Amino acid sequence: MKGVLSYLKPYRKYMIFAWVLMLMELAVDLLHPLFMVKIIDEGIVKGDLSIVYRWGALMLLTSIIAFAAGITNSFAASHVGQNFGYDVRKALFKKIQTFSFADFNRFSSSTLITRLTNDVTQIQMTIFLFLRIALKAPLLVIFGTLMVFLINFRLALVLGVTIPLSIAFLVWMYKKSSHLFQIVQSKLDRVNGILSENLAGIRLIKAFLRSHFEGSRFKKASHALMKKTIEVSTIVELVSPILHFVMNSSILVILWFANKEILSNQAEIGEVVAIVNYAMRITMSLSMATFILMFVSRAHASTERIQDVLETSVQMEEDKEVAPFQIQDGHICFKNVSFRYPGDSVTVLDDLSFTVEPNETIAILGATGAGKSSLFQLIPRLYDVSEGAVHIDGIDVREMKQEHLRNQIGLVPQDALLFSGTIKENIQWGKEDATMDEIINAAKHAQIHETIMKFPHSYRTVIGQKGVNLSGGQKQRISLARAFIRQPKILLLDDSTSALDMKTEEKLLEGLRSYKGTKLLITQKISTALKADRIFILEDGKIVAMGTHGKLLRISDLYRKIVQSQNMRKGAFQYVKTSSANEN
Ligand SMILES: Nc1ncnc2c1ncn2[C@@H]1O[C@H](COP(=O)(O)OP(=O)(O)OP(=O)(O)O)[C@@H](O)[C@H]1O
Repeated sequence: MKGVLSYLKPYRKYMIFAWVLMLMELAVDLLHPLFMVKIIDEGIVKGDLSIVYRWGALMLLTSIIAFAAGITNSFAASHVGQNFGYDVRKALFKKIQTFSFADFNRFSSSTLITRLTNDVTQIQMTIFLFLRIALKAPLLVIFGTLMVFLINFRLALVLGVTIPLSIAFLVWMYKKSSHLFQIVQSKLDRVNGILSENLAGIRLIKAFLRSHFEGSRFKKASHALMKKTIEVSTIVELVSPILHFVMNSSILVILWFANKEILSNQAEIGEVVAIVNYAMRITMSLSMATFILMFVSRAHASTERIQDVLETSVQMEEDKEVAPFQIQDGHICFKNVSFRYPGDSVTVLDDLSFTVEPNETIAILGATGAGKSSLFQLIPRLYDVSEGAVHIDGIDVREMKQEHLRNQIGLVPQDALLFSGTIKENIQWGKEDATMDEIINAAKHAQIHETIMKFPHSYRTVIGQKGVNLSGGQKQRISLARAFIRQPKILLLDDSTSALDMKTEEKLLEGLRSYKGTKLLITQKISTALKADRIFILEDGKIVAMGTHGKLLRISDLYRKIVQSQNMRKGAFQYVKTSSANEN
């Protein structure tokens, strides 16, 4: 078995069991018309009631057996389907965890959610159908036709023409709908994408009064999904009535010929009843096959989509044999580093070379889009450099195990993302086995302990999804505490104090000075940068100046301009404050 279907391997025994039960049902279906021939031709026509009772009782007994086999088959099929779905979802989730940032650029979160839920369910349902009825339908068509030929070769010729015609029609439907189902699933991705964006940004949408705009975006995507679904359903739904028409017409033709054969004593009534009965069962099976093929073609599309995720070769390979690496000093060195996002031709970082000494604090200043966050992402190797190398304690980060590297770096991203759960759990997220003392200590370093203690449930306060019930500054400080709790040798703060008031920020930065580790902080504020040992100025992906505040004032026009503009703003702010105080 290949790809996604290999996840069925552990359930082979159950599948064989289900198929055996299904074959029992099939045998009963095929035997019943023969029993009817006996009852009619040898019992009713000849007036022998004992034959009617005997074969009638056998029919009843086999029906009970088929009923029991059907129910047991359902349980087995459901067991296989559910377990298969569970295993595939687990494998998908595990695979997604290994994705690099570049892989996430390829698959949006909405498509991953659809693949993990809807696509897996499609295959799961098809597996159930396959074990329950899918094989029974074609087998009934084949063996039913064979039986008809054995009973009366001449009458069977009619079915010999119509059945291949119907099968050809089904194959056409399968080919046509298979491609359309791929499109339907991608339209579903789009609907899910808009929906998740809307749910995540509902407050912003309301604040900007964009509900109407978002509503029409959703309506458009939903409409496209409905249109494609109707298109594919039309093809599928057309098949069943056409099949019934063809097969019922062939039954009429059989009855017309049978009438002549009975009159000329070339056929018995029971034989004709049995042939009509087989023809009806074959019609039912063909129409069931339409339904099954619809599921199969949809599952085929889903299988490809899941396979796509499972077979994604993770962009960032690492040597599995690497020995554990312990950051001793926290010395960082960028050697002629250039960086482009995977699949993008724009150079975001251009030939950067610098070193950061152990325990040093570096502030990175630069306009928006200058490449500050991109620079940060290269240190814990969230992306690989395009050229050059990043070394920590003299070792290229590409030679370290990602797990070891990332475990020892505390990255506080620009967006303070929190998870639903308590404050304690959110801080502990940085270090699973952290004690309560460690949690409190980290919160104190992040200047959030006192605020937490004012909450009615202190550390047990439940945070809503993405921290909706907290202020921006509170969220930032909890996410800082989450990084501090690891006591990392390298701390990367990406504009993580922007939402704090001056006093709290000052206290936090003061606390950072005594922190044992190398600290890099991205900031837009000179007041924050002044707390660092050195300042790097990044412009269009290049470091245009670096040094202490005093040195930069001497050598960098850009730095002087930034300082001047921020002092002017401060001056204007002070003017407003003074004048309003005077007015009072
Ligand atoms: N995932 C990505 N794929 C492609 N390009 C990206 C990606 N993330 C950022 N960029 C581009 O890289 C450049 C640098 O972005 P980066 O986020 O590093 O800037 P920044 O200096 O941190 O900006 P800001 O201060 O606004 O956060 C920008 O031109 C941006 O468009």
